[in-house]
Amino acid sequence: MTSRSERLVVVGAALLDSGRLLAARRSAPAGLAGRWELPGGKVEPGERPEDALTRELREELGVDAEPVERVPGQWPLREPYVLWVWTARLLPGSRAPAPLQDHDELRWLAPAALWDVPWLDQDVPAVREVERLAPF
Ligand SMILES: Nc1nc2c([nH]c(=O)n2[C@H]2C[C@H](O)[C@@H](COP(=O)(O)OP(=O)(O)OP(=O)(O)O)O2)c(=O)[nH]1
Repeated sequence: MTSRSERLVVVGAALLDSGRLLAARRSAPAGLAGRWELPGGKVEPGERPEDALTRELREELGVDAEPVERVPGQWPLREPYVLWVWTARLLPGSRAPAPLQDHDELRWLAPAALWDVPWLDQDVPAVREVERLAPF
């Protein structure tokens, strides 16, 4: 992969704990606010996507977490970005997630409740793929 294409990747975490998936409600920008997503963000130049995931979870949620496995697939976002998703878990001793940045509400969803929140349209196929892993 070239460094240019790496810059286009947005990593999203399917953070799993006690059989539930963490969903995060965006607080900004206006076009996305109120819809739910997998926490994460843009991979920085030269950064490994897995490292970006760990960094974003620390910045946005205040947690210590690690990626576990890549969820197969990639999903187009607003041009030119593409969403890659990993399952992730909290490390022992991590704080509980808090909506520190970009989000105003967090919710742990059991598999039966995965569709109780209005996901961003572009996240729906990714969440469907995560659903295939259930029970988590
Ligand atoms: N984190 C995340 N972003 C998503 C998802 N779905 C989706 O369309 N996006 C969009 C929202 C943003 O336009 C972009 C990611 O930007 P971000 O604001 O989370 O990234 P970032 O933390 O690196 O922030 P910045 O550099 O733009 O300040 O991708 C998703 O599931 N997770």
